[in-house]
Amino acid sequence: MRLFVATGVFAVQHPPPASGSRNDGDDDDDEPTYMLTPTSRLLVGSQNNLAALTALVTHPAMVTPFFELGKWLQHELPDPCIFKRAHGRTLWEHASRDAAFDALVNDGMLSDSHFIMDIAISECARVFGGISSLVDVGGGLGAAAQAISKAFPDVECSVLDFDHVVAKAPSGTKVRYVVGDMFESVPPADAMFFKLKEMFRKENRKSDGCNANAENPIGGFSLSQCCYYVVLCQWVLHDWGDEECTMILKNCRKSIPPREKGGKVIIIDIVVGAGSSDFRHKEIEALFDIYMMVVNGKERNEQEWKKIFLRAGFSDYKITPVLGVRSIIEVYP
Ligand SMILES: C[S@@+](CC[C@H](N)C(=O)[O-])C[C@H]1O[C@@H](n2cnc3c(N)ncnc32)[C@H](O)[C@@H]1O
Repeated sequence: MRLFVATGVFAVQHPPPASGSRNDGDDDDDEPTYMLTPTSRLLVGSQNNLAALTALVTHPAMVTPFFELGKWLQHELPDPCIFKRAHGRTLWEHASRDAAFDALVNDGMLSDSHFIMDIAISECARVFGGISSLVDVGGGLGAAAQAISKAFPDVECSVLDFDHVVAKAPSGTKVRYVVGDMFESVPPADAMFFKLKEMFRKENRKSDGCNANAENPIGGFSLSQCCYYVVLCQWVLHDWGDEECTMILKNCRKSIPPREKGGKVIIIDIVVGAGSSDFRHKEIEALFDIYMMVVNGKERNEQEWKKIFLRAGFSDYKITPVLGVRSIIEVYP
């Protein structure tokens, strides 16, 4: 357990370690540089610290289910969710009924998202460039949406989550919070697009209204580039089994236009086997898989992801393994 917490929580480090640090020496120079652990990441007050995430993963409610793991592995038990066996309800049911635990979950996720989104945006800006509107599904308190909104002020960002989470969302930001259930529907990410198109029709009548020019850029992108309707699923799908992921992704697909009109789903999650072949990387993937198994989810390799993308009606995907053990997956209708 101690090993898991140590490796699982501190799986990503940014900026890359200075030369002479513990990661030097045996790694391929070309491998991604995000690896284990500066303890400063635990210190409250240090920028983007992971103290809140550490408090979550070491909380007794999260640790207790692991005591069932041995039994669970030896016998086929009726309920596959070990967290539910230990607490009588799933992680999300538990969070909805216990305000203190809910705060722990939301703050933990917030700290992780602040941390990872800075890296995602700086390492992979092209994934977010040109987007006109985005819905962050299961977005929690909205750290990912806020980071995107700050880096790309023209993107209209919304967060979809349960009412008890949205009730605690920060006010006074540009991000819109929507109460809903991702198993029922995902709101379409298109409001901003129509607003922009209308604006261009008025301001740029000389052209066909579909191309920005030097005087009329939108966030540095032409309107034809700026028509991406995007759904983001950050650190969400690995909480769920294949059937549930397929349902969520089907709802995401319904809320976006076809690929040629800029529709895509951006998933930030682990792709087992993508990225570094360093043994520490493999170890973290395996440990996360066990952790997710305890709360009823799993980590997936490329083939397992592909299977659920195809089942949910998507036709293509692109994996960019830039976030330590996590990858950015763009999935196209
Ligand atoms: C692991 S957290 C990830 C939060 C956020 N994406 C992040 O990375 O910080 C999963 C989120 O999904 C939300 N969630 C779980 N089931 C949901 C559902 N059926 N509909 C909407 N949100 C849900 C939870 O409330 C929680 O905020």
